Amino acid sequence: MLFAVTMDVALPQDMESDLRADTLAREKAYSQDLQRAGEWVSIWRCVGQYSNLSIFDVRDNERLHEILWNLPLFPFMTIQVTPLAQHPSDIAAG
Ligand SMILES: O=C(O)CC1=CCC(=O)O1
Repeated sequence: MLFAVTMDVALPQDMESDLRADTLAREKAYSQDLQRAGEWVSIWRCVGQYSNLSIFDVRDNERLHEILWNLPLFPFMTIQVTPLAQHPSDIAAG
C-alpha cells in the first residue's frame, strides 16, 4: 500500500544541542534503514520549510502507524497521511 506522508518538524527553541544532534542522527539512521528495506520509498524536502514529503510502500495501515510512531522526531512533528491509489492516466501502470 502506497502512502504520501508530509512531516512538519518543529523542534523546541530551547532544546539542548547534544539532545538535538542525537535525535537528528537517530532520525536519519532510522529513515535510511527503512529506505534500504524498501518501505520508505523516497523523501523530499519541501522547499522553504522544515518539512518533508515522503512516499511509503508498506503492507497495511498498522505498519505505517508503527513506522511513524517510532520516528525519533515523532514528538516534534505534525504528520499528514494521504493514501494513494493508481491514477487511470498513469502510463507506467499500463
Ligand atoms: O524532514 C526532516 O528533516 C525530518 C526527517 C525525517 C526523516 C529524516 O531523515 O529527517
